[in-house]
Amino acid sequence: MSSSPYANSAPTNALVTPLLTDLYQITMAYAYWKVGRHTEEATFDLFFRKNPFKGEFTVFAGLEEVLFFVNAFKFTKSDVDYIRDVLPPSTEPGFFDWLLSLDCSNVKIYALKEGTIAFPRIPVLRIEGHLGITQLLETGLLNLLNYASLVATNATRFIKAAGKDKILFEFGLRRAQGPDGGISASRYSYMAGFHGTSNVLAGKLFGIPIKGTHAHAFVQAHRSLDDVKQTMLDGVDFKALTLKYRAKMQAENTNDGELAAFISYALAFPQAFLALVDTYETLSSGIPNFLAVALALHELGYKPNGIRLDSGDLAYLSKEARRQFTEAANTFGIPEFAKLTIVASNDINEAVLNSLNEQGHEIDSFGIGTHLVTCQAQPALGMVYKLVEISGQARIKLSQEPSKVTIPGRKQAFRLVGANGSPILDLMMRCEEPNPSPNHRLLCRHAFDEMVRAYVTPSKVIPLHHLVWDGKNGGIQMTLPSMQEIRQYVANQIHVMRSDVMRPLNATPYKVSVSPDLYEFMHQLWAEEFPVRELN
Ligand SMILES: Nc1ncnc2c1ncn2[C@@H]1O[C@H](COP(=O)(O)OP(=O)(O)OP(=O)(O)O)[C@@H](O)[C@H]1O
Ligand SMILES: O=P(O)(O)OC[C@H]1O[C@H](OP(=O)(O)OP(=O)(O)O)[C@H](O)[C@@H]1O
Ligand SMILES: O=C(O)c1cccnc1
Ligand SMILES: [Mg+2]
Repeated sequence: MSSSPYANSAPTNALVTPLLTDLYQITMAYAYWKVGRHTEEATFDLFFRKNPFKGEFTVFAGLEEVLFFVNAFKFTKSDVDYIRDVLPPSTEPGFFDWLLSLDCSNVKIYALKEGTIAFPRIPVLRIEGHLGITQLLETGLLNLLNYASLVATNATRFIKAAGKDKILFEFGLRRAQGPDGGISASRYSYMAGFHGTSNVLAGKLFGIPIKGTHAHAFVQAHRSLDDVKQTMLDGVDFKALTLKYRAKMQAENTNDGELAAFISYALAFPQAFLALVDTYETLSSGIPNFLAVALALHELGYKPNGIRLDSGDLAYLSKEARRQFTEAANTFGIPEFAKLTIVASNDINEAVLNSLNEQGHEIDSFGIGTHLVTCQAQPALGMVYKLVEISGQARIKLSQEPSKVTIPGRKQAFRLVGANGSPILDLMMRCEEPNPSPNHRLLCRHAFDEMVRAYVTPSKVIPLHHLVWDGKNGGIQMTLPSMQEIRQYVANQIHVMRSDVMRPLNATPYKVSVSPDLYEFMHQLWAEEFPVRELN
């Protein structure tokens, strides 16, 4: 394994260790070990049954962290000492020696590429290896993938709702579910297409552009114009210049403390001046104060950036702001002032974005926190981990509800693409079956509904599962894509997916099918395992 460039790669979050698991994984592992079954070959599928947010797609995210988790998977002596303490005294000592020796060298993982638009029941991961270790991986894998995929999906929905050419920043760290929730939200929303984050650590760790404005506290901290202690910019008295423009605009009644704050901020960042204008009164104070400073900056050759609105009717205020900008552009003969940036924030969710679009607005950019990072619309994605084969024998999990029946055996999946370049459906097949090839007609069946089936002649066949981890053969089996590559991959797929599948409300379900061979195989096993009742 030492030849891999990822030989020493470990999860970003140091809490992600073999002990970050549920107790039952360890008790099951002991029970397997005790009867010598821990080295039997097992296959697990990791998948979800339902797309989140009442939508019909999911963005698969978190794979890189999964690979680092698997790569670094090793119980420490102190982990094992702890497990020894909490398991019953009758636990045989050999189990602890086995735990100490355990790693993922006997494991293989097949996965969707990170960023793949994924659909229910298609395994996002297929995990193969000894039963003991593959069982022990369950909780960690689910933990790393569930939230990552949920928040990435959420982010794509916000981007869609904001509309074309809007710039979206993730501002949620302060409201996130702890440090990992915050970091993951920044990372995976950028992966899904956000343009940046306010989260500085996420910027450092993942190369995400970091962005920010300033807070209300900064405005409140300035009580009067006297709070600007140093007023010179490029040898000019900047405060006096700003006051000259305020007078020219006949806006002398604006809040002086607010103006002082804007002057201070402009002195600190003359090249990137953006002001939060809603602390006192947006239209009669915040925006005129901003414009006075912006005009002074312009006179000195700087290009002011714009404003942020953080309360009130964002549609109305943005239009009024644009009107004042345009008026200033005309009055002072500076056409580019009409295009000053308007950022909006304040509890923005998909519904607010849709409503703003309906009303018409002049917002260029959104700062989105709480609803994005907490996934308030749906706080969890129900990915599951199910055993599908043991010692070469396929296993099935039955349920009263057909959609919860697992699809047994080792399977691979393909995306069948139509002549127009848009995916038609995903097809699951048994691994033993030959891969489908382009321009050959295939029968594709619904997994549970006998009458639902269709012939498909794909123009292109995209294999969805790739060997990403082979513990016996160097570990990580790929050059991990960069964040930019994954972002581009997400964008490309969104572009080619049918729009009725991607629409936010009442979308058309994308078809996930099984081959006739897999259908027969599954239903035969179902019949074998399901007892025939005696009715008297
Ligand atoms: N034009 C609009 N259409 C639809 N929703 C809007 C519009 N403008 C703002 N919103 C949303 O309405 C909500 C307003 O929140 P809230 O009632 O807390 O008002 P506020 O402006 O923050 O008030 P306050 O100034 O008292 O803090 C936010 O979720 C905001 O995103
Ligand atoms: O509303 P969200 O979508 O969660 O976006 C983040 C919010 O966090 C900030 O508010 P906060 O009141 O914490 O600080 P502020 O003084 O900078 O407004 C910011 O002004 C946004 O309103
Ligand atoms: O930079 C901002 O404006 C910002 C950052 C985090 C949260 N709210 C606002
Ligand atoms: Mg706020």
